[in-house]
Amino acid sequence: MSTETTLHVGGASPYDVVIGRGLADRLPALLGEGVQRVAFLYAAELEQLAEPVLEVLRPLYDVLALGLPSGEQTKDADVIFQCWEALGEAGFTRSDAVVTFGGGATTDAGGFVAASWLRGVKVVHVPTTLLAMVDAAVGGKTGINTAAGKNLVGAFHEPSGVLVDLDTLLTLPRAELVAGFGEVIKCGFIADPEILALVEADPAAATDPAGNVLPELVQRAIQVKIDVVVDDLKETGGRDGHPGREALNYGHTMAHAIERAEGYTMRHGEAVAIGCVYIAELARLTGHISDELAARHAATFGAVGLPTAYDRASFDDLLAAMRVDKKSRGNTLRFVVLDDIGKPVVLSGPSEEHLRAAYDVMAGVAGQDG
Ligand SMILES: NC(=O)c1ccc[n+]([C@@H]2O[C@H](COP(=O)([O-])OP(=O)(O)OC[C@H]3O[C@@H](n4cnc5c(N)ncnc54)[C@H](O)[C@@H]3O)[C@@H](O)[C@H]2O)c1
Ligand SMILES: O=C(O)C(=O)C[C@@H](O)[C@H](O)[C@H](O)COP(=O)(O)O
Ligand SMILES: [Zn+2]
Repeated sequence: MSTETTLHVGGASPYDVVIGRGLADRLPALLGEGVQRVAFLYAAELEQLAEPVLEVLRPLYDVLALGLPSGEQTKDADVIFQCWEALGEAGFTRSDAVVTFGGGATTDAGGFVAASWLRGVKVVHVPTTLLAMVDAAVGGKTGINTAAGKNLVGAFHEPSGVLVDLDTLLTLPRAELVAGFGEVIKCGFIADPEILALVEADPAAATDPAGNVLPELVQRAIQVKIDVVVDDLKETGGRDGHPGREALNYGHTMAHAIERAEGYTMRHGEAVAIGCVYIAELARLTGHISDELAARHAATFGAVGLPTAYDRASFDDLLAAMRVDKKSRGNTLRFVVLDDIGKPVVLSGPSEEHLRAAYDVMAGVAGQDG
């Protein structure tokens, strides 16, 4: 993809996702008419990277720039409270807007500030990690963590636009870029086999931030997300056996449990890769998918350098954490599994024996037949 591409997100509050390189000057158009003040909520460590965006914003708006803590530390009630206080002091009104700039933790937290201030003000996301580009910035899920678990407080609040500037990936540490592939490959398994083919054909080319495979993968993964959220924005359910938005949660029940067990020090995309390997094994054990498709999960995530095994927390601890997953209903755990590539379905209330056997494979204490 050498030129700019715009993907449109339909629904009740439609918006555009603009993908290209060096796009800062496109921001005012995404903010639209009538905005006077902009709260620029950015990952403080990215001050230099944010400068071209601030240069576009400052002559046009009264800019309140708030540097937030990096990574998962920003998805914290205290940080949100400090943002509310700053917006209050600045007299921020409903005709003003939030711009977020950073990875998924920043778009989640900044998006939640926008969702909650005055019960909702305009927000445009400028994601700067692969993971935030293909997933967190699109679709309107915002949120923070609590002691009980990941993303337990939040709101659905759709952005007015998303600016995906692929040039920002050039400064992204390799491990963060690879983590983004947790969500990209997830999209391949749940909806778009061409993503899997592109990654498997040449993992080095796929993960080159200056190459021409990654832009296609970004576009394809965003399209998977758009197709799902336009049909089921608030995760109330899909049609014809499709789980709806819950499909995007593939691998996440275990992933969030692992992140919590690790004190949120493991990258989300890495946990998603392990979580997808876990759920593929559970799907194999419950007769949903073949041995080959289960093995393909570990092979494809592993091919880009993502982890595919985890044994640092016990099965009992992870099971307890999985119970607070938003897909749970009462005491019944619900998972998204595949019947095949592109055919996600809900698996409700699997036996503890199967849950434990899949854990044993993930932890490396049993082989695939164990
Ligand atoms: N709302 C959603 O739909 C959704 C979807 C997927 C993930 N998420 C959330 O996203 C979060 C993970 O996001 P992430 O993987 O982007 O991690 P992150 O936001 O924690 O960013 C990772 C690190 O990279 C740094 N960074 C960001 N952009 C950079 C750049 N261009 N150059 C150099 N450094 C840069 C960040 O400051 C941070 O230190 C998790 O909290 C996850 O729950 C939300
Ligand atoms: O957008 C969605 O819906 C997703 O589930 C995408 C996930 O990749 C993302 O990590 C999301 O934040 C998880 O949502 P949660 O509802 O399980 O907190
Ligand atoms: Zn995710």
